[in-house]
Amino acid sequence: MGNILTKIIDEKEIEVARLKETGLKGEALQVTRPSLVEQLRTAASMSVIAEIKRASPSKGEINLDVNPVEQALTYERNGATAISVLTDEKFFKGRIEDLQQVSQHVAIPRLCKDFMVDEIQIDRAYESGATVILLIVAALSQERLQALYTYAKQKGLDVLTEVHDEEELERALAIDAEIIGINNRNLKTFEVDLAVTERLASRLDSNRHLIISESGIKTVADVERVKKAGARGILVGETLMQAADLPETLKQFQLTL
Ligand SMILES: O=C(O)c1ccccc1NCC(=O)[C@H](O)[C@H](O)COP(=O)(O)O
Repeated sequence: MGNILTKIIDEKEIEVARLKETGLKGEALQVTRPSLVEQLRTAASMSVIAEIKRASPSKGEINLDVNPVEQALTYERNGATAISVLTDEKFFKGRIEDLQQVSQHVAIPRLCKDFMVDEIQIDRAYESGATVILLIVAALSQERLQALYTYAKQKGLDVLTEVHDEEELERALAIDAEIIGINNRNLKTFEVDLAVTERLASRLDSNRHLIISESGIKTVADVERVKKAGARGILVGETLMQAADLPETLKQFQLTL
């Protein structure tokens, strides 16, 4: 595991211990819970999973003053398929309350974008209105990956299983992951290369697996490139958080498939 990911996961173990001590509310938000899988399978255009991202380890501050609900509503009104909410506080300056608020205002799927190592985080994501969780293959043993995947599916959540190389892709296929996120960002070096999507997607059957290209998407040409590689969706943070004309950028990214 790379440096920053190791640091983040160490921090998550502490967070999980704290969560277990304080416990959860025990009641889930009463919100609609649409299926991301269904939306991805039936979409005629590139699905955009639009992210609420205040800051990141690689970029520092991105948009600290964002109002998550306003941002999510702008995403939804301009055709985003789903909203990704970064809920990690220490490294991304997010918060679980962002997800709770966004979930109460938008009807499209919500991804709880965090570093899951324990079932209690999945329970908290569900209570907070998430319909999708992220599992990062590089952060989990195969046994934990399988256990968390099964647990989330049993709760009715969709799972975005994230990979960055061939070995991780094999591990995602071994758990029969349906939505595969190919992260173009190397979490050890922060280098971003869309060729990662091209390389890994070429090993997948894009009719069977729902491929999402994650990170570093800045232009329509980038979207064209990952679409050609077989992606049905893109996960975009920084570009949308800093767009001069957000509605226009978002619409331009929804290329016909
Ligand atoms: O973005 C980072 O610096 C980062 C560092 C360590 C672990 C994860 C990280 N990012 C999480 C993501 O997956 C991205 O937020 C997401 O793919 C959107 O990326 P971008 O469009 O490049 O903001």
